[in-house]
Amino acid sequence: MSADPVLAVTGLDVHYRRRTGRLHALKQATLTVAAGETVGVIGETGSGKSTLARAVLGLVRPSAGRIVVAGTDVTGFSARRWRALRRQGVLQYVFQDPLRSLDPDLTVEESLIEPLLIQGRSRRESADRVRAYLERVHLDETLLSRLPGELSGGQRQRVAVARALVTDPRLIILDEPVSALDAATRVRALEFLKELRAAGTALVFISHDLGSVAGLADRVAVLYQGEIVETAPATDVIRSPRHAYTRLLVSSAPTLRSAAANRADRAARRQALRDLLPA
Ligand SMILES: Nc1ncnc2c1ncn2[C@@H]1O[C@H](COP(=O)(O)OP(=O)(O)OP(=O)(O)O)[C@@H](O)[C@H]1O
Repeated sequence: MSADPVLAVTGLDVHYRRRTGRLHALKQATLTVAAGETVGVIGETGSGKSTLARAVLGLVRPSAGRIVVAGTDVTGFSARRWRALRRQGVLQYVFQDPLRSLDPDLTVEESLIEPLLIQGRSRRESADRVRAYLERVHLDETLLSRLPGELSGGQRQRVAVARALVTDPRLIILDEPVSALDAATRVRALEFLKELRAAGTALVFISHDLGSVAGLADRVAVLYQGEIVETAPATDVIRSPRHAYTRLLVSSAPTLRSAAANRADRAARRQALRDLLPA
């Protein structure tokens, strides 16, 4: 594993132009992700989570700050250079329900080969690599000709894992991979994340729900009104949240704490709410 971070975001500002004026959606955001590390970015709706992800993926242009991906300063990249970087497969993006990210009209083989062809590999090399990956995720080659609709939930999950990993990305960004899902799908999505994590790829996942990231993340970054107000190991954020907003998040996710702490939680929640409200 390299000692260099796979992602270093420093002092990032993003503004959106709106009819009603400019919106300062991300304010001096700083976040570092080490190789193989799993970082959860949490915050309520509109706090700037997707904006941070979009900036890291080159989909919105920051007005200030610096973004370094796997040692390359991408801050001033043109659209063409971003496309070339995405083609290298260093960065992968999984949007919402990871198990539905497979195109229903593509066979398993086509789904897995596509990112490799985009990387510029030959058909032959891509096909060989897909077979090697199938072994890694314990999927049988006979599944290659099937459509996603012809797979079990568990098989779909493993195909989605293989598709995310097949280009050997250094960093995968996942937008709300678990929180929007029903209970059964959520269990599978969590397994999906665990498998990605076990493969040693750095993960950044975005969630509005601290409960769904706490058990998976090495560190948690808390976004509040466009600012990262706290970044700490997940256990520290839960046991001793420093920012009033984080205290509110922790106390609104009672499953994170013991039942005995519930009453104290309610009191902490009331206090955290008071701290956040203008005097
Ligand atoms: N393209 C855009 N143009 C103008 N404003 C935008 C645009 N995209 C997002 N915003 C605004 O920027 C702020 C941050 O939005 P963002 O999508 O990053 O939040 P989020 O934390 O991901 O929210 P959610 O959990 O609801 O997806 C919000 O106030 C949103 O309305």
